[in-house]
Amino acid sequence: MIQSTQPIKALLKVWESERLITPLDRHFALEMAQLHKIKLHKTEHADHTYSELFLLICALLSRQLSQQHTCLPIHQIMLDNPMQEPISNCQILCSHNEIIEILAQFNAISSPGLEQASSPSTPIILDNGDLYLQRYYQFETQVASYLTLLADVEINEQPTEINHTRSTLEMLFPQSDEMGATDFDWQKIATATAFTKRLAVITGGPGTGKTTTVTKLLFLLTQQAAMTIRLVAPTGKAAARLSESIKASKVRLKMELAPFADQIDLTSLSRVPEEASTLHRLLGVIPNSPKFRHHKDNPLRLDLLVVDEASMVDLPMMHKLLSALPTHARLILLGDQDQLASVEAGAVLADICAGLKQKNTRTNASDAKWQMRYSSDYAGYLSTLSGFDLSPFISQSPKIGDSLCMLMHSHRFKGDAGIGQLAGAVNNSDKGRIMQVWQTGYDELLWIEHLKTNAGNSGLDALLTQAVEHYRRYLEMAKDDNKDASEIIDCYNEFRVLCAMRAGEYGVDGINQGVTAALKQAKLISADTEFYPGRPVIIQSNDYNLGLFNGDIGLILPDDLNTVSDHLAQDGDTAKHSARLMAHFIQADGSILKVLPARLPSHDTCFAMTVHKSQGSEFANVALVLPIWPSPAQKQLLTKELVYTAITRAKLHFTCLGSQAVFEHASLQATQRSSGLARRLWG
Ligand SMILES: Nc1ncnc2c1ncn2[C@@H]1O[C@H](COP(=O)(O)OP(=O)(O)OP(=O)(O)O)[C@@H](O)[C@H]1O
Repeated sequence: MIQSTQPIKALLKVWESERLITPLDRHFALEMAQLHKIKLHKTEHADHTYSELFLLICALLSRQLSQQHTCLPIHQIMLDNPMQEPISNCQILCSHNEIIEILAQFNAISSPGLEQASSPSTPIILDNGDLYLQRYYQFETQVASYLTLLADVEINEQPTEINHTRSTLEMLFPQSDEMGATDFDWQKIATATAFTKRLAVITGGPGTGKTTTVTKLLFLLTQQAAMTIRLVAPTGKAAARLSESIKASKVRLKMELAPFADQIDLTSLSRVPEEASTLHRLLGVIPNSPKFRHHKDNPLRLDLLVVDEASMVDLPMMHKLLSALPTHARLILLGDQDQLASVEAGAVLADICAGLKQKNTRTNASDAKWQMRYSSDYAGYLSTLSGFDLSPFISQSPKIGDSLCMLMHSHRFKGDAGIGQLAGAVNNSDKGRIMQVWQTGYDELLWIEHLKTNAGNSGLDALLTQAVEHYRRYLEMAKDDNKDASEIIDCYNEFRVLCAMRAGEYGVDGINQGVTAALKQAKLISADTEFYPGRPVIIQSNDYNLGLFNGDIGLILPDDLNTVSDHLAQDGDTAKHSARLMAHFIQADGSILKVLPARLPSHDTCFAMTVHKSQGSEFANVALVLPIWPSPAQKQLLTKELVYTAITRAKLHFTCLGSQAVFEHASLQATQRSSGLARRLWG
């Protein structure tokens, strides 16, 4: 059944030392094998082989979760070898069907729907050829059923109200001169969708008008009835950006609607909320507990919830959120399905959108197109409301299709702008187009090649010079006691170095050291002390008492001693010594949170940060650093979603330090997250 150079127990140790699995994966497997006796089967010899298989399966399942997959598809371990690495020294020799049969016999594994002695409370579940840990199986199946239930509910109006909604939509979305007779205004259709469904998922790349659309929708809804609306995002930074965008969008809407002031009640615009909070704050963090105050038995008190940057929400968090939603509430998910998936397990937004992906039948490649899929009844209703004939998009698909809307036209990146062109080419994994875009010589794009010689890397030197020039202005402002902290932070946020990797010379650690040394040499910082004016810090763990969360970024800046609050200054000598300097963090509501540096939870310098941590943020100028010679493990992490996310963080200018081979490799490799959610939603 298994061909292996040594017993699996010993092999797991080898894999751990080779970093193919983590110590946790190996311990989990050993623990499981000890806790769950393998069901005796036929002969002594078979028993031994079965325990070997069980050990192996448990280690691989745990490894899947540490790599952010939700499950372990059995067919994946039936290939050449379970690790798909040339050094793994182990092969499963039986067929796919045989192994499914064998797994079904283990006491610790059960299949839903199969009647057997072991209840579905077994620690491992085998479903449709995929193995799950019980907890993740529950998360996935419950998220699927919550979403399906929400998508099923249509909020139908009386015929008289339909006419009113239709005419308000026409005022909100007047036909633009640029639109041809056969064009669709997907923002208008998305608004009509979210107006008539309990669940709406509005996706699109940067600047496609997600916030504009949701602001118009909230205006439409607040005209009808008073409702409690909450806006949230997964991180503080993303929540602050959502607040800003909604505010700006309301100002634009007020101007756009001014000509209709006699037909429409503009005062309800003030009822559209502007303040956004984090998901954690909404759900109510309980210090030192993984549980939240709000859950199924203590639901949130709201009528409508808008979740921005939904691609960052992982499966367990989505489960917590959906469980806490009151039964009558509407849910709107906003996000970019092409961005990096969540840091933890799952790719919920991508799975929700998966059914709209049309494979390119000519190339069968990943340059997939998206196509809306409506049920016949709903397409008719939506056509009446929006005024667009949606019959070309009718399809025999599950109800979830009715809740989805994709915005594909970016109003931020004009069609011929370099950043938009590069982002599109990378997103489509279009190798030829990527080369063409780089060779066009757009003003907004700069390529720096790694040129490593014995004397150093001149490419890296060029990047560090760019970093010094960009950071110069805010660092000079930081030395001025009279400058406003928000102004300095805004200036710091105009540029950021993003790294694909954490460790190594070209990872966050190495680049932060390089930038710090270069800034010191340019006499912009005096990094002799740990905390110096202008040092940017990124928080690495949550501190609920201080209100600081993993990923929050602040600046160490001089502070007026009088403003240091007593409870912060009582920490003895260390605190007093550094009281002139405080870490300043902009909060979601625009206020500044000040914390004594000595009180900061674990943190790092943040001249450079990972692309992952940059999700939900935007900078005028971005420089991406790719590794020069990535290891096989690093190569797996270099994906088109990572490069696309980095490019789309830039508003004005994008630089890449890399080599053509590595950029191409990353742009052609799509993230694969094993999950059964798309199948459960779309069948
Ligand atoms: N239909 C439209 N016509 C013209 N400009 C538009 C339209 N929709 C949005 N815009 C403009 O495009 C810009 C981006 O819009 P918006 O912030 O709504 O996009 P977004 O998808 O939320 O962006 P992001 O994902 O970056 O947050 C804004 O300046 C907005 O005024």
